[in-house]
Amino acid sequence: MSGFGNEFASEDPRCPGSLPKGQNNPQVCPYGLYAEQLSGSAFTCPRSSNKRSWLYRILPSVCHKPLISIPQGNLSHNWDEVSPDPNQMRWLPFKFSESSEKKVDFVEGLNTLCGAGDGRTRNGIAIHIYICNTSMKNKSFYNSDGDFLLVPQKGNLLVTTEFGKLLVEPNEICIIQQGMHFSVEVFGETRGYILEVFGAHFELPDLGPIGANGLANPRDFMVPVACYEDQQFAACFSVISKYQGKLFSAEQDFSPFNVVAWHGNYTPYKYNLDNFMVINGVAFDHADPSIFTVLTAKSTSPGVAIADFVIFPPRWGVADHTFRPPYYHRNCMSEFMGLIKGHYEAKEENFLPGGGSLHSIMTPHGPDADCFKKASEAELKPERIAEGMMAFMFESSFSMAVTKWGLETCNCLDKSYTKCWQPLKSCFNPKWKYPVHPQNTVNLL
Ligand SMILES: O=C(O)Cc1cc(O)ccc1O
Ligand SMILES: [Fe+2]
Repeated sequence: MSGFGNEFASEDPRCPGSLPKGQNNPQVCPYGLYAEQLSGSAFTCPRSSNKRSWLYRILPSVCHKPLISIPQGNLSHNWDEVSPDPNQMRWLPFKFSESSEKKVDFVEGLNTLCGAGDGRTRNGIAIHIYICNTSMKNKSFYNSDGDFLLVPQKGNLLVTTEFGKLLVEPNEICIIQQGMHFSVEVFGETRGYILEVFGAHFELPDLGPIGANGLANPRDFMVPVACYEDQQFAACFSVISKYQGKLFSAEQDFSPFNVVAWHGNYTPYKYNLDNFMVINGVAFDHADPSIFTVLTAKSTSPGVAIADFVIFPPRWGVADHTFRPPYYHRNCMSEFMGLIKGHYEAKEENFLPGGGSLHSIMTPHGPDADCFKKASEAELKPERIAEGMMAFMFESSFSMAVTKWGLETCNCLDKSYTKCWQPLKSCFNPKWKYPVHPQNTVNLL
């Protein structure tokens, strides 16, 4: 089904009439199902932000054995593992496991790179890298701490959820919100990025003067349809919860994907980044990257995001008398960037698909020396920017800490990163003669 945040309704076609009509809690549900509400907002939230879905299932989720603490690998919400480091950071592509013999599934393959805040106080963010090569078997996962925005970079994900199935390919994103059970099937070496937010859900940004259409259009968001499995497993089914940054597992003797029908506005969804309607300058100057915001998780401070998901899609560059690549800057927000495919305009070298960079709060950054020279001398004709490329940014108002995994264990921090700015030399010439550009001459004289 399509649409962002709609009131959806879905019945598995094998059970027509399974969705109760006219009420949520009939004395007896059709087909002998159990009614269960999943709340994604406080009961009392204003209508515009109120989120819940009603699930009609073979057994209610509560029929599980106790949740028991399990090892959590490289997943961490401890932001004090290593001392703060404000330097510009770049990671070469995060490595796949050296032996393909070693089977790692999506949950075992979660590695926390950086973050801030926490799930307990319901305010914060974490960035994880998932690296896996095998499917979750008789295993589901739900995040009690926050919402996951998955950005696959390599390998398709077949995501089974309580609401139905989503096939998510690189260049698509998938949002699994707090509390939703899911299981990930993979088809070989698989890698991607996760933006986790605690305490807010992703929304489409307001469009202001852009008008009613543009950027990510609501109709392009896809929601699964009900699809139940009624398996009784000889072996147990493990239901894993991430709770306060730790993993817990509970055994149960039925599949959690036992929802025959559901309705509501709190669902998982996916979006293909090629559908993004790009808006950009058509006269002069470089617009801020907020014009490329796909989704935002708002903080309570107006205009300030816990985290924005921003992309740098293929587009035309036409700006006159303009330095077209990203400008040099220092930002009161943290910028984590990743690359799905192609190469990014401001960085010729070593910012590669499957790698990343972090420019922390107030840490200066911008085009490398090569890019600066080329763009300063370029003939400014209309040109395609980022053809075949898809880069993205998780931009957050939180000051993030990098984990021990990010700094050491992952073993792909590029120690030479800051060298890319070293060749920049002063071009200052106090005897400069006009004209620079006709427009500047007029302004300056
Ligand atoms: O740092 C970056 O590469 C991201 C970025 C891109 C851009 O076009 C303007 C500002 C900005 O932070
Ligand atoms: Fe930046």
